[in-house]
Amino acid sequence: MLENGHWRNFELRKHVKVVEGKIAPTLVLKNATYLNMFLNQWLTANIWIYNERIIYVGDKLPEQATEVVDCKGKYVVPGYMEPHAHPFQLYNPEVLAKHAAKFGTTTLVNDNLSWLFLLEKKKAFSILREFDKLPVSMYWWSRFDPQTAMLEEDQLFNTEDMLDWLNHPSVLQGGELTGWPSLLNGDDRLLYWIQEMKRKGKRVEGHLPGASENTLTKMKLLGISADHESISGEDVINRLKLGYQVGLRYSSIRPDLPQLLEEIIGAGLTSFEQLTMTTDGATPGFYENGLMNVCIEIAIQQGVPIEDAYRMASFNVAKHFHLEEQLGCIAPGRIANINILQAKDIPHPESVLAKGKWIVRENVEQELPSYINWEKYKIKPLQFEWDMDLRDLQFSIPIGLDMINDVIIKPYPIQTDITVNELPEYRDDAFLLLLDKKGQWRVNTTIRGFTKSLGGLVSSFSQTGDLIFIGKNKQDMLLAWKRLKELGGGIVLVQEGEVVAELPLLLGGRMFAGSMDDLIEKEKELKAKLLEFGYQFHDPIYSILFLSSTHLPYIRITQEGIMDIKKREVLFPATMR
Ligand SMILES: Nc1ncnc2[nH]cnc12
Repeated sequence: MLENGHWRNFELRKHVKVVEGKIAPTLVLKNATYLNMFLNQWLTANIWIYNERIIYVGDKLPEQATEVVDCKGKYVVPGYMEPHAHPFQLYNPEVLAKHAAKFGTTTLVNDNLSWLFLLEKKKAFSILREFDKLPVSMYWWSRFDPQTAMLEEDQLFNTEDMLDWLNHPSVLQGGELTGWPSLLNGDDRLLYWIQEMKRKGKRVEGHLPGASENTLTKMKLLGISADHESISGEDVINRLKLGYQVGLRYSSIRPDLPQLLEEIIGAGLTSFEQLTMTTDGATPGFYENGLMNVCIEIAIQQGVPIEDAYRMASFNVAKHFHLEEQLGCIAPGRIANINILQAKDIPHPESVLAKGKWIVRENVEQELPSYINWEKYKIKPLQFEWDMDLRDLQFSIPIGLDMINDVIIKPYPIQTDITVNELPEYRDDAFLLLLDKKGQWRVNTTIRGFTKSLGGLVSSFSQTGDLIFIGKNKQDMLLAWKRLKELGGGIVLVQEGEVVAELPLLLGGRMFAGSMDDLIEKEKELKAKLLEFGYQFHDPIYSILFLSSTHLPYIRITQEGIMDIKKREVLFPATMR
C-alpha cells in the first residue's frame, strides 16, 4: 500500500517483477499519446500500471494484464494538481476531493487552518492519515497564524505543535503567511518556524497582495518561496524576477487568471516554468465545471502553449513541492494519477484515474465509498448549552463596518439610531453581532453594504467557528438563532418571522454533510436570496468568512473586539455576557 507517497520494500520488488513479466500489470493503457514532461513532447507508448503506481512507459506490451484499455486517438496527461486549496469553504475536504477528481484534479494541497479549530493535534494527524486512503492525493499546509485576533491563540499556534506539524510527512508547505507584517516587525518565533520549514526542504507560501519590490525582496530574504496574490501582469513579473514561484489565481473573489495571462503574454513572457494556477478556495458554485480543468482551458484560450498549460497544472506544481518523483508526470514509479482526453486542447477528461483507480470511465462517474468517519472525530451537528436573548442585541458603539467590496471593509461613524428594535430600510446600516460559540462574550456593531432589508441572518460558518448575526430586525435575528440551534449549525435567513433560506452545516457547524452537487444548489439559493435582500457584491460566503480576518484592511470584528487593522489595536473590546 502506498503510504505518504512511499511503498514498502516488498512492494517495490513486486513492481520490478511486473517489468520482468513475472507479475501481470493491473491495467495497461495501450497506444496512448501522452505528454512526456521531460522532453516536453507528445509520445506514443503503452503505460503499465500496477495498483496505484505507473510501472512502465514504453513500446512493450505485457503478456497478460488484468485490464487493457486502448487509448488510440486519445491524449493522456498527468492528473491535475491544485497547489492551493482551502478545502473547508462550506464543502468538506472529502467532498471537495471527490468533486475535483471527477474533473481530473486528483491532487490537492490543502489549507490546515480549520483542522486547528476543529481538532486537537493528535486527532488532526489521525484524520490526515484517513485522507491518505482517498484515491485523490491529499497534502496539507501548516499555517503559522490564525488570520484573526484570538483570545487563546497560543493554544493553536505554539512551537511544540508547530514543529510536529511541519515535520508531518503529508505537510508540504508552511503558510500561507497572512501574518507577514509581524514577521517584518521582528517576530522571531515566526522566523524560526519558517526556517525550520525550509530546513526540512519544504516550501513557504506567502500572502503578499500589493507588495512592493522592497517588501518582496525582504520576504525572499526571510524565506518565502511563493505567492499567489498577483492581481496584474506586472505583479506576476515582479515576483518572477525575484525568483518567486507564482500562482495565478482564478477564484470566486478574484477570477484574475485570464487577465493575468493576457498581460504577461502581452509583456513578452515565454517561460511558464515558474507558474502554477490556483482556484484559491472558491465558493461551491464556482466549482460547477471543475477546478484545474477550467484553469487549463482558460490558459489554452489565452494563448499559452498547450504543453505549458498542462504543465502549469501538474509538473510545475510537483516540482515546486519536490513531488516530481511521485506526481505530475507520466513515467515509471509515479502515482497513477492520469487523465484521458478526447483532444489535446480539451482539458476536460473523459476518463480519470487516481492512484490507479477509475474515478470516471468514458464519461461515466464511478461510485466511491465514504472514506472519512466524521463521527469518530466528534465532528457532528453543534449543540448549544446556552441561549441568547434580546440582551445580546444591544447596540451602542459609534463605529460600524462599511463594506467597500466583497472583502474590504472600512470603518464609518454610525449616524443612525441603533438603539431601536428594527433599523429602517432607508438607512444602509444593519446590526452585526459576533457571538462566542460557547456563549461567554459578544461584540456588537453595525455593517453597511451587506443587506438593505434582510430581517436576520445567522452563520456558524465563520473564521473561528463563533456565530455571526447580521440583520435589520432583532426578532428575526432571534428566530434565526432558534432555527440554527434546531439544525445544529449552518446559515439561516429569516424575513418577517419566517425562515426564507437555510443551508445546514452539520459537520461542526462549518461544513456541509451532503454531496457537492446539493451544496452548489443550496449555495445558489442562499446567494439569490441575499441578492434579493440587497447584498451588493458577488460572494456573500466570503464576506461572512472574512468579517474576522485580520489579514485584510481596514477594520474587523474579532474575538477580542472591533479591531483597527493598521494600528493592530482593539478599538472596542468584546463584552462579557
Ligand atoms: N486566507 C484565506 N483563508 C481562508 N480561505 C481563503 N480563501 C482564500 N484565501 C483564504
